[in-house]
Amino acid sequence: MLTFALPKGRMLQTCLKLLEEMHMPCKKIEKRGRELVIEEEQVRYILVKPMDVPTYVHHGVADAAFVGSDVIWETGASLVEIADTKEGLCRLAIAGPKSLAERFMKHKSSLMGIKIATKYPRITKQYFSHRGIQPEIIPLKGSIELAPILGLSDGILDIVQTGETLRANGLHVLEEVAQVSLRIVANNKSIHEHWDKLIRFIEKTRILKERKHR
Ligand SMILES: Nc1ncnc2c1ncn2[C@@H]1O[C@H](COP(=O)(O)OP(=O)(O)OP(=O)(O)O)[C@@H](O)[C@H]1O
Ligand SMILES: O=P(O)(O)OC[C@H]1O[C@H](OP(=O)(O)OP(=O)(O)O)[C@H](O)[C@@H]1O
Repeated sequence: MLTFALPKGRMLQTCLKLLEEMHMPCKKIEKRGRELVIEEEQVRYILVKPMDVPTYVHHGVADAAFVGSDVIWETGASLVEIADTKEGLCRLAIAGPKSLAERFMKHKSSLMGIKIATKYPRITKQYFSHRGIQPEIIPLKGSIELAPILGLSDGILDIVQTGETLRANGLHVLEEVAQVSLRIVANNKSIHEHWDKLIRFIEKTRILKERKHR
């Protein structure tokens, strides 16, 4: 039995579309109620919060999973990336009001002690420390754009997709940190034990074909 972790939330529909493309059984998930474990044919699906996906794969509870590259980076879990689905495209960026843009253009010493609100404390710390800056990180769980508006932080590090949330709140992208997409990951043990199954599923998609042609 192969156990596949799926992120609940905004990426779930995309994952179901990909499962269909991979000819994986997924009719029961579409019709599910509140259950978090769903077994179909030879596959067990578990539905977990996006940020928790790497934990399940890393500990071997799930053999493989769909997960955003932002989450892989933030959790720092050691996972094997099998494929880039090229779905769930967005970017991680530093954003803030115009006044912060001016500070970014000056010498880096003007950014010392900068306050950054984020759902991604690890990425924020790493990104700034590469520039020799130690930010004060304000960890938040959502509505990140509120923080600089209310003076809780100078800027934010967050996901930008359409840019609509930034525009609506008078904020601007100051620096792009990384492109983000939905990846298929597995752990080392499962790669060895289930490679035949995993590769059979993945070969059926355009995903691996695209990688070969790159
Ligand atoms: N516009 C977007 N905003 C946020 N995440 C996006 C966006 N587009 C794609 N994603 C991907 O979706 C993942 C987040 O999904 P979702 O918002 O369901 O989870 P969440 O962080 O747990 O949020 P919530 O606390 O609202 O449930 C991100 O990690 C990222 O990979
Ligand atoms: O560029 P956009 O298309 O506007 O998308 C980006 C916004 O979407 C996400 O927030 P979400 O809707 O998940 O709300 P939350 O921060 O309150 O969880 C993200 O944190 C940004 O705020």
